[in-house]
Amino acid sequence: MIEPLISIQNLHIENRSGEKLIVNNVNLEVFKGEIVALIGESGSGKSVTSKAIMGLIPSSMNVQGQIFYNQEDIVTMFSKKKRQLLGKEIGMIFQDYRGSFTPFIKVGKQMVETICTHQVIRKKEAKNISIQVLEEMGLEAERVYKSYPFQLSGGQVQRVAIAMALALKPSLLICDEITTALDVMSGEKVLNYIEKLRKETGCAVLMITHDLTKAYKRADRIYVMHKGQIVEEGDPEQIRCYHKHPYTKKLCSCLLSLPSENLLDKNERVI
Ligand SMILES: Nc1ncnc2c1ncn2[C@@H]1O[C@H](COP(=O)(O)OP(=O)(O)OP(=O)(O)O)[C@@H](O)[C@H]1O
Repeated sequence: MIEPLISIQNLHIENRSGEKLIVNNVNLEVFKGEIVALIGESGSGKSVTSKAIMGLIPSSMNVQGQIFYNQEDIVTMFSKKKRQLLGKEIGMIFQDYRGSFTPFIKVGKQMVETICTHQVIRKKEAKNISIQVLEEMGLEAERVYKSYPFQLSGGQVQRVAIAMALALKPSLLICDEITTALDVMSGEKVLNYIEKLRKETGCAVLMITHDLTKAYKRADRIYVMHKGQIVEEGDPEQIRCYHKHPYTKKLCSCLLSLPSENLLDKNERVI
């Protein structure tokens, strides 16, 4: 039997005071090489679920349940081992991308330091990797490398954050609404590159989004989250054509109201 790369089991997150249940009995699996979309409306608990994988739940919240990475429970893992795992093997690109950078250190220096922290590699080689991934993101690599974050636009900083996570070639990449700050073309370019990386390295992707069209086009499987719970799971066709939950029905009615050429069939999925 193939084991999942990441397996969230009975995840339950509430405020320490117990007055607000944020995530309720969530079960979610991602297998090696898969793109899995976690979709749901704003405030449904998608980011909190992904932050639980990264151990980033604020101390004001109580976490119960298990999160297995390669069959090892991350929740109870010692912090030294967890630090080695997170960032390198499990990378996350945050919705709030500006927090990924120190404002007064040049982008290139931050990228090189991040790469050298996680890999035994010379600075010169880390610089070459940084320039290469910045180019892949469609950025003017040399200029961006020498810039401070505040000298770049929001969309450029977002693409640098994506480049930095991808430079480490993680086994699992968590993308939290990563294209929201980007124009359509740049967003497509970034998602195409992530798909290319997935094909080349076999990395798995957990894509958090409220855009069902994107999930439908890109994902192998989709989980639908509603009010802190997973209410539906399946491949894109199952979600679109054979859904059961009223919230999924509402979501799909938006998808179905799009012009038919926007509903890409499997053969037209972007390579
Ligand atoms: N640091 C925090 N402290 C207290 N409550 C929080 C915190 N972060 C999130 N929450 C609460 O947890 C719930 C789920 O938030 P979460 O960010 O996971 O939603 P989401 O589905 O990712 O929404 P969006 O699509 O808008 O990002 C919300 O009610 C939110 O107010």
